[in-house]
Parts: sequence; structure tokens; C-alpha cells
Amino acid sequence: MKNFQWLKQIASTQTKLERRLSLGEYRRAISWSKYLISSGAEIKGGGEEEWSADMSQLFIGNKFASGRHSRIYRGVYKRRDVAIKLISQPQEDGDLAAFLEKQFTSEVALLFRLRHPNIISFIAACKKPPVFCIITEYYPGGSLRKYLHQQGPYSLPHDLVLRLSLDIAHGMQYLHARGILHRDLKSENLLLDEDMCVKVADFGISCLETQCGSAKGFTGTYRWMAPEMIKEKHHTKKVDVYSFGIVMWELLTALVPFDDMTPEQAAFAVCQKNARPPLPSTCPTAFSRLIRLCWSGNPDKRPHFDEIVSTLESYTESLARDPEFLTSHEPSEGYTLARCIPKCIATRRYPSLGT
Ligand SMILES: Nc1ncnc2c1ncn2[C@@H]1O[C@H](COP(=O)(O)OP(=O)(O)OP(=O)(O)O)[C@@H](O)[C@H]1O
Repeated sequence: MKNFQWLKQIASTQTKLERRLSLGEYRRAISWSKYLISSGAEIKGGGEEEWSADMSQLFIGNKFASGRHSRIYRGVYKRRDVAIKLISQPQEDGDLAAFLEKQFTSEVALLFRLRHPNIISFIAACKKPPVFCIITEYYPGGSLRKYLHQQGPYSLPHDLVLRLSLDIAHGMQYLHARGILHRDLKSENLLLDEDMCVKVADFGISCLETQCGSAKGFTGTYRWMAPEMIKEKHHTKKVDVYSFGIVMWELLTALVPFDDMTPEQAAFAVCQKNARPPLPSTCPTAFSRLIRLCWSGNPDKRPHFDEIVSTLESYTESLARDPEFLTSHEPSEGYTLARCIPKCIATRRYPSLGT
């Protein structure tokens, strides 16, 4: 059986049915369990009982997104709107197949234990080699990257930048308090619910600080990656603080970091020339100070998320007292908005955010 072939058949049958039938009729008519049970797969192994999905309760809709090795479908599980991430092991590449299984196991083991308003809500998973699935709550706002893409450059109000940054920092503070490094923090891995609350997602390459090992052969995303990680050196929680600095820059600009470079050129510039994306001259001093600390080349100079949360909370209080609080800014790095905006608008592209 070819990978995904049977899944494609299911998806297309279900999409056709969905179009013809009401949701209730559609739910009665077809469910995943029929196919997964007939595939001969069964759930085994310690711990799986705790997170295994009841496949008779899972209904799949349309594919709406893709990852490097996954496809994401909308669905319904126990009457809840869910996103279903399907990961398929390639038959022709044993190493990649083993890697994907390990990644799935580790992602589920982490997600299963996490409960926080700023972390994606895990619902259940299923392991049916060569296909694995992870069921999470569905967030209709999609990714923060998609949202920023829809906004004009430099258009997010500063109070919104502050609120979204605080959401992300709260989620990261919770993770770090549990000894978990995310290692792939970027706007694509941040989801928005219907109230514009941010959820940190995609724990595929996360690890427990005590078990992270070296970053050798690491597949994170260079544009957001701390220099010590690019250099495959020992790394700590501070790699997430670096990425958080870049995400704050994205919120301020709505642009992709280093979008005039390939990911490899960006990695070289960050490591060898200490390059960072240019802060706009309109960037409030409060933000530029925090961002510069977060993306410092020296991990020891980067603050912990506890400090970042306190700082952002103090900004929120200051803003409530003084609506002008975020209007003070310093000219930065010889970079002027007047020079940047025409170029950014003319050449604004969203290049592949590959490694
Ligand atoms: N629960 C969800 N609600 C809404 N959208 C989601 C949800 N989960 C994932 N997505 C969408 O699917 C995209 C890919 O999801 P995710 O990053 O988890 O997949 P992935 O296979 O780990 O991707 P990659 O390995 O390429 O980073 C997200 O950027 C987002 O647009």
C-alpha cells in the first residue's frame, strides 16, 4: 500500500460526502475507524492507552495546511472541532521513517502533559505505522505568519504587538518552567484562536533540557535560529529567547527576517557578522531594548522568560497609565523607515521559510 494513497482516497470520499450530506448525516455515514481498523493496525505499547484516540469518534474533513512531512486536516472528534496532523513514513527511506516515528513519539509525550492557555491543546493521537496522527484543538485564526502576511508592513499597532508578545512569553515561560526547550519558535508555529490569543504549537523538535544533546544535524529554521545552535554547539533554553526576539521583530514589521537572503546566507550573516534584522526607526525604545537583549550573541546576556514576562507586564501597566508610553523611540542603526518602506513594498515577498 503506497503511503497516503489510502488516506487520499478516504479524504476525497469524505469531501464528496461532506458536500452532499448534512454534517450529521455525514458523521453517521463514514468514520476513520472503518479504514484504520481494516488496515490491520492496532495500538500497542506503554503509555499509548492514555492518549490513544477513539477512532470511531474521529471524522476527517478537508486538508488545509501542510508541514515538511505532514498534512493537516480539519475534523471533528467527540463533537469538538479539531485539527488532525497526519504524518506518513516514507517506505523508501528507512532513516527518515525512523526519525519521523521518534519525532511523533516525543511530540505526543510532551504535548500530552501540557495544559496552558498559550499552548496548543492536545486532544489525542494515534499510531498506525506507516501513518501517525496528532489531534489538537482547531484554531480558526491559523498561524501568526499567515496573519502577518495579511497585514501591511509595520502596520500592527504597538499595543497589539505587546499583547501578542506577552501571550507568547507566557506560553514559553510555562514550557521553560517544565524544563522544555521548544527549539523551533517562529511565527509559523504560533497559532491564533478566535479571540486572537496566541498558542505555541509544533513540538516536533522540542526536548527536555536534560536530554537535548547537541544540535548536530538539526532541522530547525535558520532565520529564527540562535547562533550557537546554527554552529551545532551546546545549547540551552536561551535559544528560545533568541527566537522570541526575532518573533517580536516580525510582529513589529510583519516582514520575514532576512528576506533578501537565503536561509544559509542568513545563518552565515548571523554567526560570522553578528547580523540581525534591522529595527525600524519607529520601534518603541521599550521594545528595541528588550529585543536587543533577547537576540544577543551571548546566551548569558539574554533574559529568562520570567524576566521577559515581568518586563512586558510592566509595559502593559505603563501603557494603561500613559497611552503615549510606546511612542518614544530612538533612531536605530542608520535604518530609516523612509528608505525602507518603498523597497519593502516593491519587493515584499514571502520566500520559502526553509531551513
Ligand atoms: N490546531 C491547529 N489549528 C489551526 N491550524 C493549524 C493547527 N495545527 C497546525 N495548523 C496549521 O498547519 C501548519 C503546520 O503545522 P505544524 O507546524 O504542526 O506541522 P509540522 O509538520 O510540524 O510542520 P513543519 O515540520 O514543517 O514545521 C501550521 O503552520 C498551521 O498553519
